[in-house]
Amino acid sequence: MDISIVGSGYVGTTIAACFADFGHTVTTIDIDEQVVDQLNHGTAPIHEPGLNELIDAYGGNRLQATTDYAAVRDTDVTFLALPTPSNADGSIDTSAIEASARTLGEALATKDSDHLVVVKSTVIPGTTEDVLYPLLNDAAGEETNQRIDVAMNPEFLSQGTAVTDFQTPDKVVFGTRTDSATELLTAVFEPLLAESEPALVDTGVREAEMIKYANNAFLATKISLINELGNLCKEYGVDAYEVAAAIGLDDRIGEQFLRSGVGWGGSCFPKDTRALIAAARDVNYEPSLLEATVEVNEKQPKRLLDLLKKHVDVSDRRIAVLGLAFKSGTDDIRGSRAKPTIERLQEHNADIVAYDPVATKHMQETFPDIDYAESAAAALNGAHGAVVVTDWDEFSALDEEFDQMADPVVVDGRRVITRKDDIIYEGITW
Ligand SMILES: NC(=O)c1ccc[n+]([C@@H]2O[C@H](COP(=O)([O-])OP(=O)(O)OC[C@H]3O[C@@H](n4cnc5c(N)ncnc54)[C@H](O)[C@@H]3O)[C@@H](O)[C@H]2O)c1
Ligand SMILES: O=c1ccn([C@@H]2O[C@H](COP(=O)(O)OP(=O)(O)O[C@H]3O[C@H](CO)[C@@H](O)[C@H](O)[C@H]3O)[C@@H](O)[C@H]2O)c(=O)[nH]1
Repeated sequence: MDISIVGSGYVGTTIAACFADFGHTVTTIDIDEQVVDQLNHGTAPIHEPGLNELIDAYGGNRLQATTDYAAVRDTDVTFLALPTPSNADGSIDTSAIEASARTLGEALATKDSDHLVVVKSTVIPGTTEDVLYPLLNDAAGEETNQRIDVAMNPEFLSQGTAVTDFQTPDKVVFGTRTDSATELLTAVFEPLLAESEPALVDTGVREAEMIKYANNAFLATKISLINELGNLCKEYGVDAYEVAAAIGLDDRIGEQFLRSGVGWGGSCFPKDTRALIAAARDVNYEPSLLEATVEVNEKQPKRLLDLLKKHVDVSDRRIAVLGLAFKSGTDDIRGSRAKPTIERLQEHNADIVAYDPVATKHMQETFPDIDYAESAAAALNGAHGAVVVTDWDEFSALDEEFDQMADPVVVDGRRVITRKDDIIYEGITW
């Protein structure tokens, strides 16, 4: 099948590579010429395990990239994997996806056969049918010989494991208005459905849009709840991880997403919880639990710092921040808990030295005035305290490096440090 994908970020590039791997012919469209060049030369524009190998195999042959929307005319279906960032009030900014729908509609005006546009981006219920569908068809014009249909196919991959998550999902959701859209999506996903046999949810467009938000809101709330319980555990001298391991044995609770710590970040949970809160207010519903979910999350970096300040006066002291990415396995710093942690340290005049194996370059743009070390060992050398913000595996191997600290105070926000002897070690919830 011939597939086009608009937007070549974390979602667009991953699905492009995996669709090519299924045997489909894929054309990606992006406004960023550098991204287009990279893809055509077989290089992934983002850091994701396993992605470079796929792009290397298919980029420039079965997977072609372009900036020209005209390419969609030679395809059967177009996926929109465009950003839907937050407006100041938390609602989603649909400008990129709307602009793209207009250009796409114009490009499709001269196509002779019907076309399906599938929204992969996370959008509030009603966006696909009430906003994008009319935009596409208006832009295509009344003279057109074909009909543009829309569908919604939310994406549940996580960064750091994007390729394997996409290839082996728990579920695939088709939100459609017509049987022909469902049939076309089934054909696109046929290799994946046959190989990994995920649950297939065949539903309406608005339901599909809401399933995506509900999924993320549930997971973010689960983490905030374990963080709240974890904070309480700490006050009572109880290890939150022992408690989490036990409650996770209850199938109704489940063992995943019970790692308490410095909180959730990323490009999705912060944006999507705020978007759902804004959408609730739009219909005069007060989303108290979602607001509490966000509030608990915002408190965790302060708790991390309070634990550090219990042992060290951070003012004018060298403090190491270990980890800048919002989670391990990615160079993405969007929504990273390292940002509020660094801001708080700055408010207390700490002399900050940060380290991350892959995300330093991005953080330098946000915080150009702090020091960055080449290794965790270099960051710890001479430091009066250290906070751990990202769960990188390499931090578990740190040992003698702590002996080089001026004061060996370590506050772990992710439960990754294994060395406990001869240092002052505090876990945020244990
Ligand atoms: N990142 C994730 O893990 C993830 C997972 C599931 C769903 N989502 C959702 O998927 C959507 C995309 O997220 P992402 O993280 O892949 O975004 P991203 O920011 O990584 O990538 C977006 C890409 O779109 C391009 N672009 C912007 N405007 C364009 C236009 N008008 N025409 C063509 N290209 C354009 C940008 O240059 C960029 O390459 C969002 O709605 C997000 O909420 C993201
Ligand atoms: O037990 C846990 C699990 C995660 N986190 C944190 O939560 C954030 C998000 O982690 P994760 O969900 O693994 O990564 P994302 O790439 O943000 O993926 C989420 O957001 C994506 C975008 O919508 C969805 O597609 C995924 O299903 C959803 O898991 C990170 O800061 C993690 O450190 C915790 O603090 N404790």
